[in-house]
Amino acid sequence: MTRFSPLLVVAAALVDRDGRVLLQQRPPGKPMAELWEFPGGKVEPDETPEAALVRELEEELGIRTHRSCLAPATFASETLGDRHLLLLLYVCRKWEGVPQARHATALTWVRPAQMYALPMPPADLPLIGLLDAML
Ligand SMILES: Nc1nc2c([nH]c(=O)n2[C@H]2C[C@H](O)[C@@H](COP(=O)(O)OP(=O)(O)OP(=O)(O)O)O2)c(=O)[nH]1
Repeated sequence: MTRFSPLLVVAAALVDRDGRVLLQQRPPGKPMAELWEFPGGKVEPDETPEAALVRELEEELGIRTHRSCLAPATFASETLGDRHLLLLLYVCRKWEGVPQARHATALTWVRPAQMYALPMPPADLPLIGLLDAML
């Protein structure tokens, strides 16, 4: 029997005071290059999801937050090539620092309804309506 070994990814909807959410553009050369995604990344084998997200937000954007500021919001489940992606999405409204595109090509702040007009990974599409209803 084949063991189910999903790709566990954590991501954040960083929400500003106006209810806008930060998206970043994946750089050239990476899978799904140029699509707009929530900042985050893979959970390492020895990490909790929340520790992974705090680490990714520091690495990718140079911002600092704490796991107590990460509210579990929803998830995505999508086959990606030969892996199955489980993406845990957290809402974060409190962090220190100004987000900078350290890994991404660009950053943008958008309202959830504006996300429909942006190319995003297929796993993210079902998350847009949920964020729209939630924020
Ligand atoms: N961060 C993020 N990843 C997403 C989203 N939607 C989606 O399908 N993914 C996928 C793309 C990748 O297959 C995977 C995240 O892996 P990644 O390669 O970006 O993560 P990483 O930062 O750990 O990168 P690396 O060390 O492998 O370079 O999840 C999203 O909204 N945010």
